[in-house]
Amino acid sequence: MTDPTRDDPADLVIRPTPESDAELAFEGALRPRTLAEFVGQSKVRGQLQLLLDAAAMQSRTPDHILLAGPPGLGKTTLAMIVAHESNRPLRMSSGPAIQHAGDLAALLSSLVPGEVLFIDEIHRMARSAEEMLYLAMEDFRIDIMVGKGAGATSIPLDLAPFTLVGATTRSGLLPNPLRDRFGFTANLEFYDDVELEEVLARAARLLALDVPADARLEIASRSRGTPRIANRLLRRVRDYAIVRGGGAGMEAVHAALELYDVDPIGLDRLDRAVLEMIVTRFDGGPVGLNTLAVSVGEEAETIESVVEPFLVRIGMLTRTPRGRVATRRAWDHLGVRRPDSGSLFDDV
Ligand SMILES: Nc1ncnc2c1ncn2[C@@H]1O[C@H](COP(=O)(O)OP(=O)(O)OP(=O)(O)O)[C@@H](O)[C@H]1O
Repeated sequence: MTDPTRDDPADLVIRPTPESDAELAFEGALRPRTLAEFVGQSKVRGQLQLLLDAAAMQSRTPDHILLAGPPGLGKTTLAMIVAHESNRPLRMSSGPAIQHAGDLAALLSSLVPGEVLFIDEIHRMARSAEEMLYLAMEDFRIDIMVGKGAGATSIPLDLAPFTLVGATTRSGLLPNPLRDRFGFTANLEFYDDVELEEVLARAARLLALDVPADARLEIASRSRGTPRIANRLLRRVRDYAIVRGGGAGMEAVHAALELYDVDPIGLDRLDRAVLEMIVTRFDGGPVGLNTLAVSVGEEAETIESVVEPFLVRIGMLTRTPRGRVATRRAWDHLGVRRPDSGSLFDDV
């Protein structure tokens, strides 16, 4: 059996699976507690601040909030900040844990007035629970079905007012009636290098680790636009500095990241496996998502929500109606020559 807490290069691949206790403790220690401490996403921060201030001035629960974006950009952190800034208790759950309407009914009926309910991966909740949630979000009420068949009756149950914070990596999978019931949707964007450098400066300060600015910027530029990855890479650099000595400078950054297979632009093993598969096995594409997922031995959802958004953002991959296509930049990055005549790829 593998030890989930060991440090492994696979650690650096962000997947929608439970993190190890060590990762969670590390993340928890670095999590910003207030909107002011939260780096970047300035538009979303301003919008959230207004929403929270308006609710506080009117002494009511803040509107329901949907946070959408790839993993590791700060959705859980923002949910915690919403509770902290509005001085309300926080209850955390997730879509996969709500597989029946009864699971949701139990959760909703136990909320205290004003509580913030965070449902991570809300797109993975059972359909029957989704329907119950519509009414709960709108009227703070649910209908509980009692009995079966012709004798079944529904008993209305009033709920304490609450604020739902839903997080999703796949907002397109949410049914419109659910999406429409959120008062505000925040679409989180990948962070730029300067913002990530700030995330790292804060983390290094909290860890009492001396990382010079050029080394922080180098880690930032290899973090796939994602604070969680920036913090994890910092952890690897810290390990390297502790074991090898010589501080956490540029040399340690280069050596540690090479050791863990993080390439100069931050692509990890899975990113490269996907690109290499498209380029070498499928002549650059187009290739369908499911075929691609099977070929690299990964879940289609992981490819779609974790790998692709970043590759698309940096212009290495395009999604076409016929499938995924590697761009000229991807071929160049992998150092593979493209077939030149009659190429499918001339326009990408
Ligand atoms: N804007 C930010 N400023 C500073 N640190 C951040 C920021 N966003 C995220 N982080 C750090 O990155 C880590 C991951 O953030 P978080 O768990 O909130 O991401 P997430 O979007 O909820 O990811 P997932 O969807 O995988 O749960 C946290 O430890 C947090 O400290």
